Amino acid sequence: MHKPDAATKPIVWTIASSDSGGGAGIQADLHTFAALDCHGCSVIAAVTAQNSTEVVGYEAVSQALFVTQLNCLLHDMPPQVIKIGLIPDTGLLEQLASWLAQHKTQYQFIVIADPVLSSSTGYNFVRQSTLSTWRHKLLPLLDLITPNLPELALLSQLPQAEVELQAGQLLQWGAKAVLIKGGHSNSIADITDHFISSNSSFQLTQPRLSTVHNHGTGCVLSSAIAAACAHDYELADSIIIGRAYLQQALCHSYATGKGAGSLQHHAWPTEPRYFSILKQPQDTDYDTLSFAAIAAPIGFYPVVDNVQWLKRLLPLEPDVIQLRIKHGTAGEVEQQIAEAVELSRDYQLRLFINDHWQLAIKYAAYGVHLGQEDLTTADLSAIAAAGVRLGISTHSYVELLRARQLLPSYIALGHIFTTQTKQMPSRPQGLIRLKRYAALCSDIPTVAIGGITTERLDAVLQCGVSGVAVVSAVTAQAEPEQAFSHFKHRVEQYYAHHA
Ligand SMILES: Cc1ncc(COP(=O)(O)OP(=O)(O)O)c(N)n1
Ligand SMILES: Cc1nc(C(=O)O)sc1CCOP(=O)(O)O
Repeated sequence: MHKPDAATKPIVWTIASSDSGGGAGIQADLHTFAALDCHGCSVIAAVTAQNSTEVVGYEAVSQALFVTQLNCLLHDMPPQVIKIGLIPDTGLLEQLASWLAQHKTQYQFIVIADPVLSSSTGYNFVRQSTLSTWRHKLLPLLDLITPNLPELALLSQLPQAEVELQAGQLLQWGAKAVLIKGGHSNSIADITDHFISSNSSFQLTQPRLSTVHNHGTGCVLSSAIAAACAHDYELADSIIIGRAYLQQALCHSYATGKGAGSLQHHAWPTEPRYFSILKQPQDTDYDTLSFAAIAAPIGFYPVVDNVQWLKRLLPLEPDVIQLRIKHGTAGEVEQQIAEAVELSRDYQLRLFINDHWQLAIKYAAYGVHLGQEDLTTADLSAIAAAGVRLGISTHSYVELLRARQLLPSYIALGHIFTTQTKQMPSRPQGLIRLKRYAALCSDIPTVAIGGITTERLDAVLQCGVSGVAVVSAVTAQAEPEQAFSHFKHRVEQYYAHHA
C-alpha cells in the first residue's frame, strides 16, 4: 500500500487525558492516528492513574499549561482535525471552548468529540457544571459528537425519550452531527450505531464481538473517524472507516492485566468482514436478490454513446461494451437498444445498457448499468428475475457499502481521475482510494472508470480491479480503432499474467 511520506501526513490533535494503562485516552488516540497514516499531536488535560481494573485517581494540568500546549502547537503544527476526549475539569473545558471559538473559523479545522463522562470501570469524571459547559459552550463548536447511550441520556437531559429525540436535543444546542454508539443497548447479536445530522441520517450495524478486551473503544472510534476526516474523506465515509477500524482492532484485542484488555492497532481496514451493514432512509428493503454472475476479470470495457460506435468496434472483437445513450427520443433510444442487443448476440458481446433497465429486460440484454440515483427507482427484483446482470456506479464508501449489500454482478469505482466526459458532483478518488475500494470488493468484480488513459493504465490495473472502463480514451481519439486495440491488448496481457 502506498504510504504518504512524513511531510504529507495530515496532522490530527487529541485533546484528552493520559491513561497510564495505555489502552485508552491519549495513548490509544496516538496509536490510532499512526496506524491510519496521520501525525498525531497531544494536548494533555489530565493525568490519570489507572490499570485494566480501576481508575485510582487523576490530576488535571493547570489552565496555563493547557492553553500553552494549544497555542504552541497552533503556531507550528495546525491541525486538520481535532479530537476531544476526557477533559475532567470544568475550568479546562471552559478554556477549550473559548480557544476553539477563537480559532476554528480562521484555521478551518474539524472538531470531533467523544464526551467521556465516566470510565468503563465505573469512575465518574464529571460534575453538573462540566455537563453544562459541554451543552452550552462545546456543542456549538462540534462537527461531530460520539456519545454512547448513557452519555447521550445525561447530556440531553432527556433520559426517557427516544434516542433520536435525545440526539435532536444535542443538534438544537448546536452540534452539527451526532453518532450514537449502540454498544450499551440490550441487543445481543448486533450493535447498531445511529448517525443523525440536520439533513441526513443512517445506521451502521455490525456483529457484537464476544471479547472482554474492549478498553478504549470510544477513544479509538472517535480518533479513527478524525484520522479519516484528516485524509479528506466526507464525514459519513469517515464514520464507516472509523467503525471498520474499531471492528478490526476489537477482533484482535488482547489481555493486558486482570481486567478489560486493549485493542490491537493495525492499519487501514480493507477486509469486508470489518465493515458494517449500512441502512439509509431511502433504501428499499429487498428480500435477498440474486443477480446473474459475470465472469471475472471483466477486462477492457469501452463505453459508447450510440449503436454506430458499436458497429465500428465489433469487428475488433470486443468482449464487453456499455451502450450509454444520453440523447434522442424514447423511440430512437429503443430502436438503438434493440439493434445493439441483436448485434451483441451475433458477436457474442457482453453488452451492458446504461440506465434503460426496462429496455434491457425487454430485449434480454446481457446486463444493465445503473447509477446510485437509479437504485431507488429501478425494479431491481425484476432485473434479477430476468437474469439481466447488474453493474452499479460508486464514488465513496457510503455508495460502495450500499452497492455491495445488493450483491450486484459488478461494481464500478469512479471517477479515479479528472474526466472531461461527464460533470461529476464528487471529486476524483485517486489510486490510493481505488486500491482500498477494490480490496473491500475482493468478493465482487470491479471496474475502474474516469480519466483512464494508456499512461495511467498500469497503475490502475495494479490497484486490483477486474476491469477498466473508458469513454474518451477510445471515442475521442484520432484513431479510435487503434486506441481500442492497444488498450484491449494491454489489459488482456495484464490479466494473463495476474490471474
Ligand atoms: C462502468 C461505468 N461506471 C460508471 C458509470 C456511470 O453511470 P451512472 O452513474 O449511471 O451515470 P451516467 O452514465 O448515467 O452518466 C457508467 N456509465 N459506467
Ligand atoms: C460515464 C462516467 N461515469 C463515471 C463515474 O465515475 O461514475 S466517470 C464517467 C466518464 C468516463 O469517461 P472518460 O473515460 O472519458 O474519463
